[in-house]
Amino acid sequence: MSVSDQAFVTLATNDVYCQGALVLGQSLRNQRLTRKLVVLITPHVSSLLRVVLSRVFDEVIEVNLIDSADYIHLAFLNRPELGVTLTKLHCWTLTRYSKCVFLDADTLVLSNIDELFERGEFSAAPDPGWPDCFNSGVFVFQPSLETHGLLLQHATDHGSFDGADQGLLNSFFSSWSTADIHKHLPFIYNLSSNTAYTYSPAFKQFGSSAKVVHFLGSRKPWNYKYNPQTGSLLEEGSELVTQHQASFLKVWWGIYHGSILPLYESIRDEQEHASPGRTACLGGVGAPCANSAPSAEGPCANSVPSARNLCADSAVGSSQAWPAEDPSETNVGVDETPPSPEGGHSEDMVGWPEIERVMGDPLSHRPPQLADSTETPATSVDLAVSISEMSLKEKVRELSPEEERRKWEEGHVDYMGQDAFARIQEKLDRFLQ
Ligand SMILES: O=c1ccn([C@@H]2O[C@H](COP(=O)(O)OP(=O)(O)O[C@H]3O[C@H](CO)[C@@H](O)[C@H](O)[C@H]3O)[C@@H](O)[C@H]2O)c(=O)[nH]1
Ligand SMILES: [Mn+2]
Repeated sequence: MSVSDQAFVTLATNDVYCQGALVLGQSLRNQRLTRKLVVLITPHVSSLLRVVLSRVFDEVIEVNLIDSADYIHLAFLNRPELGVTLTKLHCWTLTRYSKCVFLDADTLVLSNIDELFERGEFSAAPDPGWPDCFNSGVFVFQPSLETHGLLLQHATDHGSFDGADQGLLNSFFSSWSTADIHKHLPFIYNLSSNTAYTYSPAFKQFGSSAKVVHFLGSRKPWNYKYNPQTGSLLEEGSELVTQHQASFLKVWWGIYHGSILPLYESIRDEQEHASPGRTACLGGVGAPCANSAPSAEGPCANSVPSARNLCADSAVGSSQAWPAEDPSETNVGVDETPPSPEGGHSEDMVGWPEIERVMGDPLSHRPPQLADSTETPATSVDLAVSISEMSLKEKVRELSPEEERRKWEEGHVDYMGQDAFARIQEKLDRFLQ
């Protein structure tokens, strides 16, 4: 067993969860990383985020939501919410690794956790809500196509009692709670940030040994606002944020501000140097690799220097796809930003150009507007930065009727949203009236 064939793995199906994956990856790097870092993404992730991810992760691997076989597609047609779940199961296909630790993108590593590789499949920590079940945010597994197939088969045959991966994995690895205590990871490997305080004496006793914090639940770190000057959260002291939560959230934002934001900046700088005439298009950062075969060295030679290591990073494996995008088609562009109004002020939420003016910062770019690739419906992320407030906002881009129609025709159906049966019925009713 060698260390190089082991990896930490996470998943991000959109640009928003990518922000979590980036902080997680960086938090692992900050703790004497000895294993490979792998992130699974889906086609919805924008080309800019792919580049940023490739600076933190050793491998950025694209997997599809539902592409394995039709029987799965059919079985899941009525249960589209399981799409993301299926994607997590794809981690079992990473057979170039002999053992891996999966971590949700909303987890944060506080100290070295290499000892987890001494555990076998399937090891996980108890779920705080129902401790006879494990929480599927952190687990040790052994990649295997056979297990992957069995998991998908199990999903098809039995579905999942919670409609997602945790229910499915608990019913598949059903002996977890009784068979082998070594497979019970201590709670410090998956400490849920929002439930820690419900047993506060225990938190007081053991909380400081927490190794992995999990921001489980609907409110994620990127939904809070952070003051980069004071290192505090803007909601601190409110009922919603306990002291424990606040301390973990600050670590998350500290990494985001200190390490992830500078990555965006340096990618822009590199792009600007590489092709001064074309800096406007952030979406083009990943483009030079788009037309190259994943393993081919040649085409990368033509690419901008910043993209070269991107190609190198993504040179392993055939599952990695860089969607060919015409940079001119992306809707992310510096030029599109209206110039920041003269005379607005420092304490307000302001965009990137504003920081430059206020702080004399050499940055010459707008805040990253992390749009989805042209392929997708969906979410993009707006990062707003001022000297006293940073926040990430999720945006759903409305499609034009033509775009919607094109997506239908191409078979991209948004079963959950726009094309949900209820919405279609509404349209029919309106039409028939
Ligand atoms: O739109 C999404 C949603 C989820 N994820 C990934 O899937 C993980 C699980 O989703 P999350 O929002 O973190 O779920 P939790 O709030 O943690 O909820 C619980 O329930 C989930 C569904 O069973 C399990 O996956 C979690 O591990 C478990 O902690 C995320 O961390 C990401 O890695 C995406 O990439 N995109
Ligand atoms: Mn989670």
